[in-house]
Amino acid sequence: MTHASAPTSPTAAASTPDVVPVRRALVSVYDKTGLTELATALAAAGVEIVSTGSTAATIAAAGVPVTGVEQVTQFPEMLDGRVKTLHPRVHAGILADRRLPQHVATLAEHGIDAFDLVVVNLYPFAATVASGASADDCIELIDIGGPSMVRAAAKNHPSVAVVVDPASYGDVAAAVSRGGFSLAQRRTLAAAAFRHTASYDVDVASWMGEVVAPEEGASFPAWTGATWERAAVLRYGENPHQAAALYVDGAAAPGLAQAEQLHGKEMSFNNYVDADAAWRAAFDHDEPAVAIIKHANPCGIAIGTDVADAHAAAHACDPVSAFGGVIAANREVSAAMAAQVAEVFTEVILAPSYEPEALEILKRKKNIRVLVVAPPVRGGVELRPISGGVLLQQRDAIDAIGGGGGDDPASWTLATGEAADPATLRDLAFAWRAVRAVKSNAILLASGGASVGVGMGQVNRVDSCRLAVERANGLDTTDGSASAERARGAVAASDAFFPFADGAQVLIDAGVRAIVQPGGSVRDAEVVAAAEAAGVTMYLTGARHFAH
Ligand SMILES: NC(=O)c1ncn([C@@H]2O[C@H](COP(=O)(O)O)[C@@H](O)[C@H]2O)c1NC=O
Repeated sequence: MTHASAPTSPTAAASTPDVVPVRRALVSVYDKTGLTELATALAAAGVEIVSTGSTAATIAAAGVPVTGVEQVTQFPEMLDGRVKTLHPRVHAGILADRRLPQHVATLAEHGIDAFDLVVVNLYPFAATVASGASADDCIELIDIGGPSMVRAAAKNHPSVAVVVDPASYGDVAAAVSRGGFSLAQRRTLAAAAFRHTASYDVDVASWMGEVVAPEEGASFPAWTGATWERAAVLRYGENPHQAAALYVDGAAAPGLAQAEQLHGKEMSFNNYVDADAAWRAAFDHDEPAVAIIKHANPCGIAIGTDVADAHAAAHACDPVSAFGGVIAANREVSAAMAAQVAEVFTEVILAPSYEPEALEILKRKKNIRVLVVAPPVRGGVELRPISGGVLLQQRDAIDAIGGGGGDDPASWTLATGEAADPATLRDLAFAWRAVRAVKSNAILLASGGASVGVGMGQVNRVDSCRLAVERANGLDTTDGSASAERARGAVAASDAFFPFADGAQVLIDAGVRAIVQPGGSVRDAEVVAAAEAAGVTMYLTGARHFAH
């Protein structure tokens, strides 16, 4: 197959000038921030400014000479501003490759003056959508002329400089006063310009697919896009031989990637992964809650009357593993909690805020990273890359997703045993929420609003049960030696049903007094019978909480 009309480059022999002097600029901006200062600087350097409607009016009002674009095109702005700059006198002036004599001759033949600088920022489409404006109003804010000029100037960066960000106006003034932009600067500006129009088009395409033309019956769009900007180059990735960087999604609600770091060394790749798990775990609870995470799993998680109380209980679950952990609190960190945290080597602490005294205490520890993070958005969609693609799913938050069963014990079914008293039911409800922060197969034993044993990430459920019991019983929380027997009298939560009675039996034999699990196994009757035989209360939630 041939592509007969694909243009070939006529520039093979042309050399690209390094500095291109700026004699004529096209300025068309929605956001007028810094415009007057920019225009003043351009005019002072003898640059002719051509400009559109209200941009020209703003420049003129500042007493700076400006030529209206309609004088250039000899056409009035028309169709409510849909056509202002879309004209050969504008676009040939931007696109002529000044390295080529034939392009220069063509401009001369048609009496068109070239532009050396294009300054454009676009209609605020995403902000208009976010404001809840009508579809017609959103459509009107899809900028057409702006991206056309930006792309044209970016393509023609050997001859033209393009600026899309008011934050760069200072650099423009400096470059113009030095005689023009260097080729390296023009290339950098062009790359930024294409990023700008690309992310603008992702916003438009997403909205078109999801709002204007959604596919009937489809719960996920036919196409999805996002753009990420590099926020930090990390020291290394999961291991020292892997390079890594942090990117932020400018369109997403602020989260961990936008955290404010108040203290400590730079975050590592693994710090981010663990902090994300900690954040999700802590904010799955309505009461003051603290999660201590190691390798993306909680080694302690608790609720309490306040965060100090919750932290003490979470730490007591597994003080050995808590060493070097990542701690998240779902409330402001108090001085009392900070004092406790300062006693233990901790990689990262994250919270919505810190009491000033708490911050002082934490800042005395050289190695701890202290982050302020906005509370997570409940619900929404999460992405998981796989080779060659990406999986999308609704985030696991049964209360946010809705639909029967789940977090509220009132919706559970008592499968066997006596109905739990209020304190036991509170523990079961806590354990049920906490277990979904544990990687599958997950078993979490709890007592008094705190985990006392966690079995995580095993490839069969019976091993997770054994691990949870071992963790609960194998540690004395005061000296770390003798058996603490904490499984006896605790409650247990299982993130998914017991496929056989064996796992439940391990918990029952260890003395748990109540178990909450989804139910739904073909062998539910055997599992319930094992609990019944031991007089253990068992609730079925009807919902599963795998976390892989
Ligand atoms: N239609 C056009 O020819 C056109 N040319 C430039 N614009 C945009 O109009 C805005 C500036 O207009 P004004 O100077 O009137 O405020 C800029 O955001 C620019 O991207 C246009 N507007 C929309 O497409």
